[in-house]
Amino acid sequence: MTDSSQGKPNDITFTDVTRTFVRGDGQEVTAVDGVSAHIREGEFVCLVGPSGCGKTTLLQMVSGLLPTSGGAITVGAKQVTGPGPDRGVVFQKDSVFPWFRVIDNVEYGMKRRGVPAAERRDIANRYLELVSLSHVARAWPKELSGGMLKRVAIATVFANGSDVLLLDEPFAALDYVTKHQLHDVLLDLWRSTDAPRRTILFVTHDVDESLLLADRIIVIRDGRLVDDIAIDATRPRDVDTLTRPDMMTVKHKLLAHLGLEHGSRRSAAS
Ligand SMILES: Nc1ncnc2c1ncn2[C@@H]1O[C@H](COP(=O)(O)OP(=O)(O)OP(=O)(O)O)[C@@H](O)[C@H]1O
Repeated sequence: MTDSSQGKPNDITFTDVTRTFVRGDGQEVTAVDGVSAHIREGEFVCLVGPSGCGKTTLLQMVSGLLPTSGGAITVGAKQVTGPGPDRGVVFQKDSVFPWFRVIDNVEYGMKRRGVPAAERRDIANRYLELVSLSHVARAWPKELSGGMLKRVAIATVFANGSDVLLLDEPFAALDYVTKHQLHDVLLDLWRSTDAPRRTILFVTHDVDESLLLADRIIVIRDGRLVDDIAIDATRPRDVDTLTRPDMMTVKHKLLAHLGLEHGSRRSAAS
């Protein structure tokens, strides 16, 4: 993607974006409803909201895998009309090809783009080292743990050189410790690798995860953008950061958006 005076290579603009589906029973559902937002170059933005609020639909439209029903999404100066190498995606499941060795997975996107063999091998080795997986470069994915597979997926998406990284609950299935280790891996790569910094859109249900990772948290409810919260806490953040009064305030706000505000369960039960 080329630079232009209208947009930086890796900022994202949503302009009145809408997506409707027609369900099997013929009923129309509005999954995303008039979302407008600007994600700046290099920002780490978490999309948070209750199940079914439209987070994945929004991410898929940025990836170009799903067209919008209305409005527009631009990445840099270019309107999204389909998938492209400027956007890399990691899903919760199956981000690694089981029939390729680890190193061949990391190289795959570069190979498709015609990066010469020696260069792509160097890049793949560099990213495998950064995620502490050099020792399993020649292994098959089935020989790796779930956390290691996520490291491969992260190394792959960074090695591909995409300006924008779209991560859809990538760590949701992992245990607490592995999840926290992968936060560090992801943040280290995001902060330390090539300039300009990648722009990250990260979907999560996990309020603490969003507070630990994000520069900014966008809250979606019923397909609409209902809150947009800047997280100013300095990095690196850890569990103690989450106990700061300003972070607790944001946490309660997010929990309220998720329908878990004080007393809600008691009143729902009565
Ligand atoms: N292909 C589809 N056909 C019909 N309805 C769909 C389709 N994809 C999504 N939906 C509906 O759109 C709405 C938003 O779904 P989406 O998967 O984007 O939500 P989400 O916030 O990512 O949910 P979760 O957090 O549970 O993954 C839901 O009501 C869902 O049923």
